[in-house]
Parts: sequence; C-alpha cells; structure tokens
Amino acid sequence: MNSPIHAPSPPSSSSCSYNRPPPCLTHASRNFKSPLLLPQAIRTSQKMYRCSGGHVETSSNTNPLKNYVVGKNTSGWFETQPLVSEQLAKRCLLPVEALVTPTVQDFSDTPLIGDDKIGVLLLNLGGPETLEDVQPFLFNLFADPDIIRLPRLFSFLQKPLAKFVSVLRAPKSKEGYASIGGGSPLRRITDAQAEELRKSLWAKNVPSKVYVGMRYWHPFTEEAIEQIKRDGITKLVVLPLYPQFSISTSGSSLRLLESIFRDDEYLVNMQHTVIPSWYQREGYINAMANLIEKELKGFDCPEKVMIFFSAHGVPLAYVEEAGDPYKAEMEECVDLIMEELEKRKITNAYTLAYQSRVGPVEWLKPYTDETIVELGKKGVKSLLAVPISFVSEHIETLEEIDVEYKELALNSGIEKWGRVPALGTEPTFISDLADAVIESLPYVGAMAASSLEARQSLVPLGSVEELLAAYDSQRRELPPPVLVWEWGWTRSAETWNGRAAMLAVLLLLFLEVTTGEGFLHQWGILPLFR
Ligand SMILES: C=CC1=C(C)c2cc3[nH]c(cc4nc(cc5[nH]c(cc1n2)c(C)c5CCC(=O)O)C(CCC(=O)O)=C4C)c(C)c3C=C
Ligand SMILES: [Fe+2]
Repeated sequence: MNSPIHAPSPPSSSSCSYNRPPPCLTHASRNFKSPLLLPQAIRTSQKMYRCSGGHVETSSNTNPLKNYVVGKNTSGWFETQPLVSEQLAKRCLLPVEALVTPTVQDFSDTPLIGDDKIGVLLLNLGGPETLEDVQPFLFNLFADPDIIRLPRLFSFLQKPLAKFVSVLRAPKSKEGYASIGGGSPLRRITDAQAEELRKSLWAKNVPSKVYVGMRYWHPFTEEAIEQIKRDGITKLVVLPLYPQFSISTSGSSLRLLESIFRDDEYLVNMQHTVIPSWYQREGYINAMANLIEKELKGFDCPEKVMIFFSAHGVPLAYVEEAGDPYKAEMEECVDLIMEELEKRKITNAYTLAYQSRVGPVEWLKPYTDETIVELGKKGVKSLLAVPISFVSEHIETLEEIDVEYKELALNSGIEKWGRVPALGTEPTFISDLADAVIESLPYVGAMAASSLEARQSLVPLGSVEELLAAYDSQRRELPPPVLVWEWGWTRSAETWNGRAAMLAVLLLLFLEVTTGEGFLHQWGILPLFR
C-alpha cells in the first residue's frame, strides 16, 4: 500500500541537492468527518456555546467526543470560539475567578475553589516496571474487552484467552522492555506530568489535586479513585493523556470509570467532566511544532528532511466497523501541525503511518515499517520520526522507533535519521493542559443526568456516561480485533471459522490442563488420562 506522502512546497534555494519526493499521493483530509455522526440538526462546522440560566450545556459539532461545544443564549444558538471558557464563563456561567479562593492555598491539604475541592484525574495506559511485571501487565491489557473484543457468546473466554495470549506475547515484550532498561518509564513520566500540571494549575490560581489512574498497571485507576474519595474531591476533571480519542485507549479507560462510578454512591454524587481529546488545542499543536522545528535544525539540509509522523495503530475494524474517530483525529492533528509549521515557513514533505501492530488482523495502514522501506526505495535520504499519539517516552518510542525503525531505515537507503522527543513535561504543553482543565471547569456537573435538555444534547465535553452513551448509540458491533473472523460461507470465513474452532479447542485443553478445571474434568474425562 502506498503511503500518503505530502510533497513539500518548492524548496527554498539551498546549496543542498534535493531528491524531490514523489508528488502527493493522497491527502489527509482536513474536512474528513468522524464516522461518529451526530443527528444532522446539530452537526455543524461552527463551534458554539450554549448558555442558559446561569449554567452551560454543551453539544458537539462533528463528533460526540470532541471538545467543542454548542451554545445557545436565550434567543437561540450562537457561534463562538472553541472552549475558551474564561471569557465564556465571565459572560454567562460560573465565572472561574468567582470560584477561586486563593487564600486556601496556604493552609488546606486538599485545595478548595469556593466550596469545591477540585481534582484532575489523568488517565494513561500504564506499563510494567520490572520484567516480572510484563506478563501480568499483558494479561490485564488483553483481558480488556476494548482490546480483545469477543462476541458476547464467547465472553466467558476473555480471561482464559488473555492468559493464553499474554503468555505467548510475554517473551517478545520482555525483550523489548529489557532493552530499554528493564521496565517502562511511563509511570515516572506520568507522575512528573501530574506534578507539573498541579504546579501550573496553582500558578494559574486554580488550586487542584492531580491524580494518575493507569488502565493496566500501577497506580490503577481504581487506586486513584479511592484516593479521590479519601480527599473528598467534589469536582473532578477527567483528562486522558492521549491527544486523540480511540476506543482502545481513552474509550477503554472511560468505560472502566463508568463502571466504577455506577456502583459508588460517593462518585454518583461527585460532579465530573471529561476532556475526551485535545489534539486540536493550539498549545499542544505549537508545542509539537516547536519540537519538530528544533529537531529539523539538527540536520545538515533541514528543508530536505521528510517529516515522518508515526502513530500507534489500531485494528482497521475499530475505525471501519466500530466508528473509532482515531484515524480522522490523527489526520486532522497532523494537518494542524503542518499548518503551524507552514506559518513558520517550514514546508517539508511529510507522511503519516501507523506502528506497533499486534496479532493477525489488518491494522490501520500504511504501516510504519513498510512505509520506511518504500521511502528508502523512492530515494528519500533524511527522515525525522515524530511520535504523534504519545506524550511520553515508552517502549514504542525508545525501542520500536529508536532501535527497530532506525535500523530498518538505515538498511533501506535512508542516510540521516532523527527523532522528535515525546512532549513529557515540556512547559508549553503542560501549561496548555492546565488551560484545558480550567476551561472545562464551568462544565463540571453542568450536564447532570437529571437535566432533560442536557440529556437531549450530545455532549462532547461531558460526563463519562453521556460520552459513552453518545458513542455507543452510534457504534456498530465491533468484531474481535486480535482474533477476528467472518461468519458465513465465504472462503475467508471458512478459514477463520476453522482456525477459531481449533483455537477454542486448544485453548480449552490448555486451560483444563493448567487449571485442573473445566468441562472435561467436570465430566470426569480428563482425570482418566492422568
Ligand atoms: C494511542 C496510543 C495507543 C493505542 C491506540 C494503543 C492500542 C493498542 N495497543 C495494543 C497492544 C499493546 N500495547 C502495548 C503497550 C502500549 N501501548 C500504548 C499506547 C497505545 N496502544 C502504550 C502507551 C503502551 C505502553 C508502553 C510502555 O512503555 O509500557 C503492548 C505491550 C508492549 C508490547 O508488547 O508491544 C501491547 C501488547 C493493542 C492490541 C491496541 C489496540 C487494540
Ligand atoms: Fe498499545
């Protein structure tokens, strides 16, 4: 498959010889709308706020998971800018300043804004801290129905299958983690981001506590929630540390939160809001552009460097079958960064590809490895890799990009290789995250489930339940991503059905033998063989 290479504007005069990349093959569409479609009536390219009677209600423009809001004054809907709510808050809702009680900062353990204790929950994936953690970490990951999605009939196989796949995958993963020092740096970096965000919020007069909740390893989301309850937080902003939304990342964490919230009286009453994706924020785009601009300067002929955006992939079925907005958001994000670079007179060729695929199914294309080889064949000599779906260094940047893809590139004819670091605690980025939190505060709890109007509007910046409900109402059944098969009598279906049946039989046997429990033991068959 051809990679969507975007040719540069004519190179500025330079003494460097220029191997012009091929012309633009495809374009990441700026106007591509997410498959998560809203009712036509409220789908609009305009960004609007809704203010009514001293509180705000929000609704999406193109996608229920974007943090644009739709607004209405007493006389109807009006257009305004995307979620710059300090100004908005002044005009029509809970003024941010009025909520702040700066003196509290000096003596309170849990900071207060007005009568509220504000908390920010950062969601991330988590990573094994030692090599012994790798297999149990992988088990947690594959036991997630948003990662391996089985048909309902087979959901009882989720955990056994997770055990099976995690044991199979562990040796390869361990090798990777061993090569980056024996564990993932994700926890350390996320903790540092949390601390910097906390400082930035205090500096902006919004005293808050910041928590880290990981999906598959310590500190687990459940632990963070317990701490939030102990601290008596009354307003919570949920901020996934993934710039772009995917079912497999932010979606999975939100689904977990939903189940925790549903069963807990304290949490049912605690007001919260979610910032589901934030790739379009100016601060984030500027921070990425700054990093790229800086790294380009390290090349002898910066204008000849191909900017290679590499995003973590997802199985194709997530996007095509289940309506995951991930691909559309990724393409829009790349376009926004390139537009920002263009404003700075940086008009390099660029392309976007997807890395880190796992399992036998088709993932989002073009694949990073295939694209690198293709670029080498086309005569590209200098490549700057930009990890685009991550905001911290981890195995996919430190091992996969820095070691595997670099080696592949150098073996494919690419002579100069560079890589943009992940954002980490870069100050522009952290400050922008703090602004995102502050801008979301007026919306915390504004979409109470009891409000009929709120329920009727689709809320991009909304509660966990409402976001998932909006998402679920649009989604179709997701085929199992890692062990996908088609039912029916097509050739491919026969192959996959056969493989699936074989796999199920093998799995059941494996489980029987390893756990000593199962149908064969129940029926008294297996012990006969012992
Ligand atoms: C935007 C980021 C990510 C998406 C989308 C994503 C989807 C996804 N990942 C797997 C399987 C694995 N992911 C693993 C590690 C891992 N993945 C991400 C990010 C995204 N995953 C992160 C931040 C990490 C942690 C890295 C660390 O330093 O620990 C792993 C384990 C590592 C390995 O063996 O490669 C697996 C496996 C699937 C199946 C998937 C979508 C369905
Ligand atoms: Fe992953």
